[in-house]
Amino acid sequence: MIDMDALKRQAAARALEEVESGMRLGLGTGSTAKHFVDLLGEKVRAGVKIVGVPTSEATRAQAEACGVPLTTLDEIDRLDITIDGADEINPALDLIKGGGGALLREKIVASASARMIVIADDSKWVERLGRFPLPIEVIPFGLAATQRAMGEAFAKAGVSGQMLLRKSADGHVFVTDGGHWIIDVRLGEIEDPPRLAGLLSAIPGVVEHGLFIGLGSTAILAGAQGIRVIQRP
Ligand SMILES: O=C[C@H](O)[C@H](O)[C@H](O)COP(=O)(O)O
Repeated sequence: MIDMDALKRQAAARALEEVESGMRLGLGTGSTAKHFVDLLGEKVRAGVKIVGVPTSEATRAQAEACGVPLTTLDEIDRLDITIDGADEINPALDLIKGGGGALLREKIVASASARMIVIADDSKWVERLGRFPLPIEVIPFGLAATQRAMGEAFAKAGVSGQMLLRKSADGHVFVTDGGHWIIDVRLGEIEDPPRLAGLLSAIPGVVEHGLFIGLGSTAILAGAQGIRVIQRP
């Protein structure tokens, strides 16, 4: 049986080869990014000088525990590389992200980076985005109006799906690091991800959505046959 966690760590280890002393790094969130932060901690302890900006409170806590020096986007303006996982990756290196609820900070940090390296096991590679439910971060105020507008956006983009308010394991509404809620929508195949991204971004109650368009520069995919490094076309 394939050890998915071992594959995630292999992808993280390959991404670590891109890190050089002096770099400013965006640190992603999730089970794959967690391996990267762990390995980065080892590199820091070996003397490599880097500074990181975490994309969630969970990553901040982990990075601090690993001894990775941290800063914020208020203190520095640009990052060299963000290394982060993804829920789906297509051949254009457009992504669905936010399965762990960190999409907003992840997108802010990736957008401030010269490069984004996406690390994943190769089950995340898809011809078309949309099998994974698209996370959409919303303001609790006026939720029904926001959902109506989201439904109109889906219709214009030629997709549809049930909108589910994300709950935590304890049954309470899941609240993001920014204090917002998440609506997950399984859309099937998204024919035109950039168009849907634009339509969702135009809705006032939508804080951010999990479509990452044009941000991924490189994907490092680990599978049973080895590692594939794919550059954005
Ligand atoms: O909000 C979470 C992030 O977008 C994660 O990077 C994404 O969900 C992938 O997570 P994992 O590496 O655990 O599959």
